[in-house]
Amino acid sequence: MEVGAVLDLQPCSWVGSEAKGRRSSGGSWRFQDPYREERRSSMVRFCNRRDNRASVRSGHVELKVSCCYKKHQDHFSQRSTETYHKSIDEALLLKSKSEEVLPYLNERCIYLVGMMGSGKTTIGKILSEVLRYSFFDSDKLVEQTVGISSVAQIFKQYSEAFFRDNESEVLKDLSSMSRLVVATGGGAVIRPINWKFMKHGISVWLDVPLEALARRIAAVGTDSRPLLHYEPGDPYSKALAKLTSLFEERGEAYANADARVSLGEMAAKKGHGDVSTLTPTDIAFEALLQIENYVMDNAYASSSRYNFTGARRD
Ligand SMILES: Nc1ncnc2c1ncn2[C@@H]1O[C@H](COP(=O)(O)OP(=O)(O)OP(=O)(O)O)[C@@H](O)[C@H]1O
Ligand SMILES: O=C(O)C1=C[C@@H](O)[C@@H](O)[C@H](O)C1
Repeated sequence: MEVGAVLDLQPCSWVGSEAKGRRSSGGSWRFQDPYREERRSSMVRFCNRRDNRASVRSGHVELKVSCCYKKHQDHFSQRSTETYHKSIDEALLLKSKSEEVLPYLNERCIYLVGMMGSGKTTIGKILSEVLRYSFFDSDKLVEQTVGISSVAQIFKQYSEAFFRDNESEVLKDLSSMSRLVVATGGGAVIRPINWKFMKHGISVWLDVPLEALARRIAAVGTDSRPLLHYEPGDPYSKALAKLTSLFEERGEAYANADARVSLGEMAAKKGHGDVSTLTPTDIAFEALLQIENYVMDNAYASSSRYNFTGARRD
């Protein structure tokens, strides 16, 4: 391996349990680690970084990881016992993969992009737990900045443009921070300036078939999703119609992401097309794999810019 690659692949030092941050210029939200207390009280502690690899194999940590899964399992409480046990294995694999990927992140933030309902929050929280990153939802930060507790209400009271301006401000503030997983708003990708901010970290597109998105959204209702709320028809059909037209406008923008997690392809690899059988743990694992591919490709690309003495070729 050439010098550039070696340098790129050096693990960064662990800098403590909270990410670095600063106040937003408006001062209306401040950086905090919303999961700090939860993590402290939770059994899910992957505290001693040096011991992690060994501890994954120990029964002691296995118990901790199973607790980790149980917490996320709440989203999908109908899981059978059989699936639960399978998922303990999945959770261990996830933990192990996160340990492999973490050193190469160099503390960079992870930005999850994707359509409404694609799982940015669900998967983002799992990733933040296993990576010991803090989790932020940019929609929530906009709500805090504006002082209105619902995106739908911000759209109604002000306008979509006003919401988008605030969203860009939030992404700008986040771009100076490290060790965050950020669930971005579904439309954050449409403004090129937002990509400039997200390029400070690693962006991951959760690419979910529109029919699956429409099913999820119809199940929870469209009240909190202003772009879907005023469409006529039954919840599934109106969600699908609007998602289809939004995706036509945005598909290319999502494809700007550094890594893509395609649920359609994941399900196809399992020999069927049913994405509803993919657990959040499966999806989080795939996200880590795709992030790993991205960072490795980058390390390789930058190593090929150096010769064996470490000098740049160009
Ligand atoms: N893998 C999955 N399988 C089934 N349902 C899921 C999955 N991931 C998330 N969901 C469900 O889909 C809905 C949307 O998920 P989530 O809030 O994580 O998406 P989001 O991308 O953050 O959405 P938004 O951008 O609209 O805030 C939730 O009800 C969640 O429980
Ligand atoms: O897809 C979109 O444009 C949006 C998605 C939500 O996350 C919110 O950011 C808002 O409802 C707009």
